[in-house]
Amino acid sequence: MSSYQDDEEGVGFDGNPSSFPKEFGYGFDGDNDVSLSTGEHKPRILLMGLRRSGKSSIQKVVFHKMSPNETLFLESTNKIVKDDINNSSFVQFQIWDFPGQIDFIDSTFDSDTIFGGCGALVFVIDAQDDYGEALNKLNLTVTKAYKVNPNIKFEVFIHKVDGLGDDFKMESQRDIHQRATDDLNDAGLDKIHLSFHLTSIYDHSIFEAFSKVVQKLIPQLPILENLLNILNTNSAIEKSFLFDVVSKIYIATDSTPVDMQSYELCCDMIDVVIDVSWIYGIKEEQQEATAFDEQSSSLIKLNNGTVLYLREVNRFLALVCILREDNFDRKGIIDSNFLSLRGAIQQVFELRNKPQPSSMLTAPGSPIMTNGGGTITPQPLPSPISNETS
Ligand SMILES: Nc1nc2c(ncn2[C@@H]2O[C@H](COP(=O)(O)OP(=O)(O)OP(=O)(O)O)[C@@H](O)[C@H]2O)c(=O)[nH]1
Repeated sequence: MSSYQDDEEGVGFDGNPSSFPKEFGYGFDGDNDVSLSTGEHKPRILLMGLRRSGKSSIQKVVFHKMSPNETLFLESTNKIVKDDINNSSFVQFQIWDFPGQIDFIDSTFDSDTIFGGCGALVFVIDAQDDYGEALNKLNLTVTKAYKVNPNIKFEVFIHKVDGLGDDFKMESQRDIHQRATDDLNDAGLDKIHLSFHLTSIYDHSIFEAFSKVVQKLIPQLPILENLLNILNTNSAIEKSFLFDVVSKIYIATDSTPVDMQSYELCCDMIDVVIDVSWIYGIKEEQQEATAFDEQSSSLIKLNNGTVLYLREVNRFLALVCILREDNFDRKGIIDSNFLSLRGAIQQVFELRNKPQPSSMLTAPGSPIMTNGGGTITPQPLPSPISNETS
């Protein structure tokens, strides 16, 4: 039988500068909105899959800074564990981690409530194990969830691929994709779209995959992507990411393809900035201070002629750009364009406390995002300065 266990205890700050205390300055001002502070109406990402497939590990590594090796000691989950991501992250949502043995036929499993408010369902398949049973469960889960809520985004994590060779990885992905979609087609459910991701907690693939899951739930993604495209064109930047600093998932990037190495470099840069700020940037008397604030910026020159440039956008978000060193000569223009971008992003996520017509409220199933307390209204964009040489 399943039962609910409310707001799981977060992994506390352990003195390690790369882990974050929950009260790291990412909370919300005047959190008087009951629906947000109780978490009951927040959009949900459900983590499901067979026993020991790696669900709790994913949640701990991505959102609680647990090191992958520590997950070896995680105990099996025997209740639905709800985890509120609201006070540690830009994108507010709940993750529900389900026990592997959950039984949909059980009368205590209230599928209307569980799938009703769900934005995305992540189904985890252990690729190191025989996945026949997992595929059956996937089919059962997706069918049931789709009947209750056809708007759910279905994401399949082909997980633990760190133990597999490249050929085997691709072969497993092809096979799982084929069998899962065939099963749905056979059941006449070809309208359901499944997205597949190869993941492992031992590298950045799990953060990348989660970034994509979260992005699909952000209605303003095209606006953000467009803003980053404009920034890149006018500042001769090759790649830019808008990062949620705490989780290191990127909530938007420009429309050029993401290569894993660039993403990893940017993640590492965030770690460096936070660690160095935490060690050297906070004086003892500044008890309330955070290691990431409006003063935060960083520049790293690599020995291959590339520059990584990080700027704070707001207390949740950082912009990290990759560009050629030659193009960094015109830093003034880049900075000026960055300020325009920052202004535009602030406008896109207008203050939550402002009274709004009901049509502007966030759609169900979409995460509510804040810039320190804001929901979203698109605004006209400021014009950037061009970096083209005359
Ligand atoms: N090699 C490898 N092992 C992993 C990975 N992710 C999780 N594991 C291991 O898989 C085991 C099971 O992980 P859990 O997170 O407890 O699995 P779960 O799905 O939450 O299990 P239940 O709570 O029983 O449903 C642990 O020993 C993890 O260390 C991965 O990406 N690669």
